[in-house]
Amino acid sequence: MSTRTPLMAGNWKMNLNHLEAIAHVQKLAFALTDKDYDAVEVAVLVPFTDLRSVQTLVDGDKLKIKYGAQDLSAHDSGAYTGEISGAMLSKLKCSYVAVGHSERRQYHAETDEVCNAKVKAAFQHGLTPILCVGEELEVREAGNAVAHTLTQVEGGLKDVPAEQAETIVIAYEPVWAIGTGKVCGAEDAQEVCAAIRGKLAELYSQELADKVRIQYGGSVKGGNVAEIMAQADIDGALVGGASLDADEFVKIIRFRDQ
Ligand SMILES: O=C(CO)COP(=O)(O)O
Repeated sequence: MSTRTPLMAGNWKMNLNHLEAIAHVQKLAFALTDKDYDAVEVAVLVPFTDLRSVQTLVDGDKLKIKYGAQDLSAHDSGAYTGEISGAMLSKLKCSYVAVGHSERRQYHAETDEVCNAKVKAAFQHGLTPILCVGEELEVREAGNAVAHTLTQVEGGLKDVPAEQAETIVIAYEPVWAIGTGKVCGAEDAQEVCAAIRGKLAELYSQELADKVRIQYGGSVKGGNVAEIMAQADIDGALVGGASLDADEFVKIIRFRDQ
């Protein structure tokens, strides 16, 4: 039996302003019980402009919901207009930060080298990176989904020491399944997630690989989460669209009841 606590994280993407963020987190907090938090870790990855509001709410009401950002700068400070540093996120008591989401790779040309620098910056500031990896449709159709994804894992973790790597979260998000309603078959997702764990064992050790949480992301909903979570190497979900609906996200968190 795996001792990994499932992590259900909502990636809000560029949705919900700071007022809407408060209402949404309050709704989640109202629905979730200690039983939920005992079974699953719950996190929301929110726009930068929402972080202070979410922090105030979580601190003030002692909520057990974790929160974090969707990106960070690879740099610590300086002349990087528009960027947000890991130090700034950690000052806001963020727990998590997504790194290398496919939308960052696609629209902001983030390479594995950039993702690697961001993973290191996150660790340096005490944040847990959620390293996002996954193939485009052409790559899957060419039969290269596993090889492509493992290259991203290896690139993202280059020169990251074991004591940091053992706390990373990896999110396998096949690009063609994101926001499309096309969920990756649970067995196909398991195949890639098992290969990711195998790569971690090769890069570090089996013991380390067994500790790392690997999420699946891509059109996860209340109706398909149970099948995904039944896979041996899938330890949670990174949820986009469905996390914007508090009732649906609660269903995902309660995947055992679905
Ligand atoms: O990109 C995702 C989460 O990071 C997945 O998005 P959807 O759940 O909307 O497909």
